[in-house]
Amino acid sequence: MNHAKIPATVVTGFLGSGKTTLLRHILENAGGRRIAVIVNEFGELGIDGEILKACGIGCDEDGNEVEGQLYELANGCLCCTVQDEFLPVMKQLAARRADLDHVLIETSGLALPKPLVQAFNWPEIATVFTVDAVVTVVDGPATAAGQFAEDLEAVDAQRRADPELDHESPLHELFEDQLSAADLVVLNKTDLMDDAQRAAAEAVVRAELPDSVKIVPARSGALPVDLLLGQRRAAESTIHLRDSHHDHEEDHDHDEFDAFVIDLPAVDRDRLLAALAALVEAHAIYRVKGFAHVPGKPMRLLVQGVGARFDSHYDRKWFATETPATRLVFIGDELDEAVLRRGLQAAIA
Ligand SMILES: Nc1nc2c(ncn2[C@@H]2O[C@H](COP(=O)(O)OP(=O)(O)OP(=O)(O)O)[C@@H](O)[C@H]2O)c(=O)[nH]1
Repeated sequence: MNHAKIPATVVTGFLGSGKTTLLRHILENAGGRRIAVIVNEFGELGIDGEILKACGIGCDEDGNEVEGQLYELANGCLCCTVQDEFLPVMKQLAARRADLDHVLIETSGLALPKPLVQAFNWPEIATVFTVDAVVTVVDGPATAAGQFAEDLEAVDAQRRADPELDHESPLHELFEDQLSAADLVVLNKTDLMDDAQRAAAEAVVRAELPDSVKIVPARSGALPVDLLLGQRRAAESTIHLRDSHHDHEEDHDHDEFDAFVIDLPAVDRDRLLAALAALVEAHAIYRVKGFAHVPGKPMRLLVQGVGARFDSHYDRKWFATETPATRLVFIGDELDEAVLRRGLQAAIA
């Protein structure tokens, strides 16, 4: 019997940086490894799980669930629900250890990786699993454009006046926390950067990291799987040495961000994309993702928005058991659901 610990890789990074895309790349190139996947999302819709299922992960081609492959922890932030959500799944996986070679965990884009990695020191988990590495995926173009810059102007006056409070913007704090926990950083979306932008993004990231942590550029997370899954860092044993803005808090403050789902009837694709572009222009929307029902199309339209950039394509047929519908998750800062809903009316077919 093999008693070696099973490696787990924690994939973290801000909303839309490319975590699910990287997971997909790993799973499609797993080379026979038996990998269990845990995905966690902020917001009540399991879109990442849906995307992976459309690639045959966690379900068969008719949409029936394949047990034990994909665990979705939606509706929360894994770092704040470690005990209630994460531990039970890890116990289930521990019971199946003979069938597993690796565990792949995608945190939500708003999660702090440190509490999750620390949970690997709990006795029930520590004897079975080890954290091979924390892989932090960074959106290269957004970083080069200064989206995660420390921006004191953006911090309100009360925050600045109160010496007890951190004086950094919530986005910058998250960026720092996700990087300080990293064993490996993937500088993603190289196809959207020229050399100068890439150098600028790399310099911003490097400033947050010790020299020992490598930054590897990638397009769609397409890096050798042996590199991504073979770091052997046992990160749980050194995580206490890595700085975090939230070490002394019970929770980090999700009130800084709003997330909700908007349901719509069938929509016109072009009008939907135009309406979304207008909303992103006018509001602090960081992420939009979901599926749309376009009349006359047998397939669902996958809609992905990161900042002002939108991708959409038909990813699979609606199953006979599903009623085609349009459901979109919005995540951002100070969003008013009613206003966004009104802005989407023009998209209704
Ligand atoms: N051009 C380009 N697009 C990318 C790349 N990697 C990912 N994307 C796109 O970026 C969008 C977000 O990618 P995801 O993999 O869903 O990002 P994520 O980090 O899992 O997002 P959240 O789970 O919402 O935090 C999708 O439209 C991807 O197709 C890349 O290297 N280049």
